[in-house]
Amino acid sequence: MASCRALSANVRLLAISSFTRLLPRVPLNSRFVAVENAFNSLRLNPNSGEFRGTRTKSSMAETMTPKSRGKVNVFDSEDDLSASLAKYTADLSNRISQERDSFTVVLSGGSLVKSLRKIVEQPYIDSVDWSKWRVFWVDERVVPKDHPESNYLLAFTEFLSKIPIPAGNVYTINDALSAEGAADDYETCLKHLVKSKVIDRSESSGFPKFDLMLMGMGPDGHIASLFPGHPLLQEDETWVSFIKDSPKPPPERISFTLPVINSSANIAFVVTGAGKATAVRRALTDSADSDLLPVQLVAPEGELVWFLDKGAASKL
Ligand SMILES: O=C1O[C@H](COP(=O)(O)O)[C@@H](O)[C@H](O)[C@H]1O
Repeated sequence: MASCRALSANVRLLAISSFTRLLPRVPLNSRFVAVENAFNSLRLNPNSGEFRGTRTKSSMAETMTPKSRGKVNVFDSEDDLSASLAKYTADLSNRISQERDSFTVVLSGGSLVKSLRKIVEQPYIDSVDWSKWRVFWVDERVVPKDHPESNYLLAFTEFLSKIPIPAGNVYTINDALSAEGAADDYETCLKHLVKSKVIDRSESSGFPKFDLMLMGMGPDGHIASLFPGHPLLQEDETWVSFIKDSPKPPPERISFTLPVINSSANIAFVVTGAGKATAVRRALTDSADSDLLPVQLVAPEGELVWFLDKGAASKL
């Protein structure tokens, strides 16, 4: 088997282990529930695809869209968003940790990581059973682990270094390999962990089924390292693939494929800033476009939840 080494304690920074069918979009229908406890109470009109809302005084709006679109939470401030994300993640962790020996969490890079900051504070830092966490990356840049562009380095600095997670439960790419080799190596590692039942397998798709994916989205609607119009979006067999022509630097990356993402038990999209409002709107409203953004292709087996700030929700 290819290397699947565990992180050695202190040098979590440098050691490490090594680390798809497109689901059709579920058509928009009228079965949605709007929960109005809210700053902006958003309602999706199933015919027009338009959101309509009213303003109230509290700091969050929560809306149920059709299942394929998920539940949408809009926050007054990024601080409120971070607090709610921490509670959501801790609640899920507590529930799953009581049922199973492992809680499998997949991180993206980018702005998501900063939004995780409140889960490393009280009460969660003490209440979460971090020993159950197994951490993976939905995508990684093929750079050394101490490189400023490394998704691992960002997560280590902002999050992993602040929690008492066993070093061996953090699964990063083997940065000594080429992009192709690192993707292969990570997939082999995942297969081993599915076989040993650390990671669930989806009964319907056969792909690994992670408990939680915490993901960001780029202004162009990219998720993980799946970019608009890129052939990697069509990948329907491999679990982890690679690209060498990423439109966003650095060019070489590895990424979970869409079938793996869509087999998840839970996905949380965390999106902030007005620069992403157009992509958010496209993701949450119906579209006649034939060129769907990568984010529009996400339809997990389980639950999809959106954490948006006012800027990201400004075009809904
Ligand atoms: O390059 C990447 O970008 C996306 C989005 O990042 P953000 O900073 O705009 O939130 C990120 O989700 C992905 O993991 C990363 O590799």
